[in-house]
Amino acid sequence: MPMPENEPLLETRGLTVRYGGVVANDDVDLTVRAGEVVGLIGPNGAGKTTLVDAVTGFAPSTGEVLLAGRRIDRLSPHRRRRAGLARTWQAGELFGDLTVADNLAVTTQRRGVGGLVADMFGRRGTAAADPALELLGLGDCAARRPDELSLGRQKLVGVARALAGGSRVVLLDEPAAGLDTDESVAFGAEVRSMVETGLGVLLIDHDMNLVLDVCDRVYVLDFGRVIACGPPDEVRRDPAVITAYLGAEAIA
Ligand SMILES: Nc1ncnc2c1ncn2[C@@H]1O[C@H](COP(=O)(O)OP(=O)(O)OP(=O)(O)O)[C@@H](O)[C@H]1O
Repeated sequence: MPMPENEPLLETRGLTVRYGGVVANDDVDLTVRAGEVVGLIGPNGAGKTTLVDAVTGFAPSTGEVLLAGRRIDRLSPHRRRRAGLARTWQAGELFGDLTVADNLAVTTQRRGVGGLVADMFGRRGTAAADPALELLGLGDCAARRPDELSLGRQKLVGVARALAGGSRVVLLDEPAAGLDTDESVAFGAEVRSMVETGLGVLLIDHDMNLVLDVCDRVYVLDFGRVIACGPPDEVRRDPAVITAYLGAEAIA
């Protein structure tokens, strides 16, 4: 469970995204606290990926996005990343010809003169990547290539890559796609233990068991609006959610 004294790490206030006539996110208020795994579910086209895009700066939005209390909604995606907000992508393939450590290092390379100096002294990226690997139980995989690992561990490398460089909040967009039940359970356990260190996670997935088992709280989107929010057991029984999304038989 999240530590009750913890301040919100990520907040959206009135977040709205319009694509032409489509309101893909409609006045969304959402909070992720340190130590918390928060789920985001909803039918296809409900606006889940749009919310991740808007929070991370890849979709134009109105409203506010705050990271640890500081407005970041006018920052570029790159600056939001450097401020400690990271994401995974639905098609988040790893670089197959790089080691796991180098897959993390390429995301933490410094740019400009600082990066050049770091390159010259051989301290680029990799050193910062190691804690994320350890955190996700991948310490023994650093020198291996992704295709030498199980799919479940490859997915965890994708999460570690998002965390590399000191991220505080990570938005996981369908991170368990393609995993079987056992792998999904193991993945969820790693995500849970990861937030014990004080990180915050927003988890989007179609695997309802993963979301409802792993998350402290769940938001449900429908047509871009939040129609329910609460602990998994409440959301599971919410009539609006059943009507909009889950279907009575799916949660029986
Ligand atoms: N770049 C875009 N341009 C125009 N419309 C878009 C764009 N991206 C998303 N949309 C529309 O915004 C709405 C929300 O889409 P979004 O992909 O965020 O939903 P989702 O909940 O992530 O769906 P899924 O579960 O299928 O991934 C949909 O109506 C979609 O067609």
